[in-house]
Amino acid sequence: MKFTKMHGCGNDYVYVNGFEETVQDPEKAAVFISDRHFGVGSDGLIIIRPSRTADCFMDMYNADGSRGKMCGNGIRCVAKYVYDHGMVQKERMTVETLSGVKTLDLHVKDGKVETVRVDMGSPVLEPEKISVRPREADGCLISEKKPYGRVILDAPLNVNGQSWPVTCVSMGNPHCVTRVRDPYGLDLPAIGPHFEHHPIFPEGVNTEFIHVDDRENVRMRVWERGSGETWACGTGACAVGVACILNGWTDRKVLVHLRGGDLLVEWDEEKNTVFMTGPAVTVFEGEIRL
Ligand SMILES: N[C@H](CCC[C@H](N)C(=O)O)C(=O)O
Repeated sequence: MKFTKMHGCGNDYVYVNGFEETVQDPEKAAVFISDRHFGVGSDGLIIIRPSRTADCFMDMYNADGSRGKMCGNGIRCVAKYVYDHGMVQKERMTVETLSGVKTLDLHVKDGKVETVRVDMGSPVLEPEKISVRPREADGCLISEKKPYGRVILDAPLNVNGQSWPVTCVSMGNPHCVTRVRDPYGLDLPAIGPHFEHHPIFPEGVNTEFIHVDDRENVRMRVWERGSGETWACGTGACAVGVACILNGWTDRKVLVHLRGGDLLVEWDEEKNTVFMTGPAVTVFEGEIRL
């Protein structure tokens, strides 16, 4: 099977051209390929498939083989892949995902895509719509915030015997944003799984540990469901932007600094849509026997 290794801010996936290749068992292939010791090494597998409603379809799998609905860093690389390979020759294109069709604007230099601006759609905040089941015992309270409705906003959540202030946002996949003193001082492999498998998130959750530097800059680390700590998470950066704006910590345009690079997040008030801009990079191409 031919593949291309690509990354967006160090969030790396193995990309397969599903217009040409057949992947028999994508879940199993994702586990093998993602292994950094016995496989190619990546945060997961993304198969680019034909779509009936958009220019192509992004079929995304985490490193543990679970299927993801949306991937902010992945979708920029998908756009770069189909543009650079001459499969879709448009600087504005659409990509179908399991959480809807997204529109992307490509910034091209010398015939190759360098950065992409993605319309990530509207954030969803109501707990019942994003599979968050808070119980009184967890101490996590739902509040009303005009004009946003019911939200979990900087509410204390008990995780592994400690109280963490959390804001819950879905960007097509579920996120839990928590503001901490020093994200880089945390033992993420120890604490991350307790968020991921917390009973208030029956479908698991991606968790962002953030520090607000000023009204335009936020630092974050992320623990992704199904993949562990990754160097960046595009949907996560968008969730962080939304959480910071909702809590009044930043302005509506935020530069999110992740381990592997920066993403610009803008929450357009009029259209209620989140725009994410960032790089897409090809690392190498190869062939592997499954
Ligand atoms: N890294 C991705 C998100 C993967 C999400 C996945 N871990 C899940 O929701 O199961 C991003 O750039 O948005």
